[in-house]
Amino acid sequence: MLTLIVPAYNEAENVEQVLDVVVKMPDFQQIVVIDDGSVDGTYDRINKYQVESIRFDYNRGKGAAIWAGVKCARHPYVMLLDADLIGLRETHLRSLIEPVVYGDAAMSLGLFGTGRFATDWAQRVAPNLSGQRVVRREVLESLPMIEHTRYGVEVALTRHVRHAGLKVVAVPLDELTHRMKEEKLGLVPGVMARMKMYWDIMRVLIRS
Ligand SMILES: O=c1ccn([C@@H]2O[C@H](COP(=O)(O)OP(=O)(O)O)[C@@H](O)[C@H]2O)c(=O)[nH]1
Ligand SMILES: O=C(O)[C@@H](COP(=O)(O)O)O[C@H]1O[C@H](CO)[C@@H](O)[C@H](O)[C@H]1O
Repeated sequence: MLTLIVPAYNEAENVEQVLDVVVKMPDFQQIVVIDDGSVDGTYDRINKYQVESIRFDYNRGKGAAIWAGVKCARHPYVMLLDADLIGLRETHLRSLIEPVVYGDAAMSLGLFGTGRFATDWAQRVAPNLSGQRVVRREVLESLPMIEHTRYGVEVALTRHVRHAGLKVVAVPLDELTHRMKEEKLGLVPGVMARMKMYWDIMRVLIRS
């Protein structure tokens, strides 16, 4: 019924915290983890687990990683989850699954709350950026140019769903956060990566 897709780029320090939780859950009939050209040993960490793994030989961007997962998804519902979550619990994931798999929503959108001020605040200001979602697979399959969107993938997906008049349900994810770019990369490279991310998002907004 449900395929989990986890894109991961240089997440060797983080991905196990996420996979430790999801592999125990019977809710996922398929788990696909995409190593998007990492150079830090992420692929070896992924392969410690009983999951399907895909490895890109260079970094193609989050949209392309997700698309690779969608192409091999065998189930009608897909969960998208980032590889750098901190504090992930099964209850978070079940609350994302419920409105789509057992309800009438086309997509659920997970929003950090009571995790950390900076990441709670970022998602309050820009909820459409959230990487934690459950969505009908057919919606992802009909998203134009998904493999070229890089970090614009979430904005493109949210616009696509709303444009089609489909129902979206926001789900609070309490006590959950992620590692911010500045924490992973250091201040200056982190800020530069953030700017590149905003540019990917702008490109999608300009195009649509
Ligand atoms: O080129 C990229 C950039 C990011 N990611 C993955 O997409 C998710 C969200 O990216 P990131 O952590 O950079 O975003 P943030 O958590 O900082 O918002 C993470 O699992 C990344 O490993 C990816 O697969 N390819
Ligand atoms: O919340 C945000 O402002 C950005 C950046 O997060 P950080 O500043 O690195 O905590 O993160 C989100 O946006 C990306 C683009 O849509 C998504 O790919 C990430 O999954 C999401 O966490």
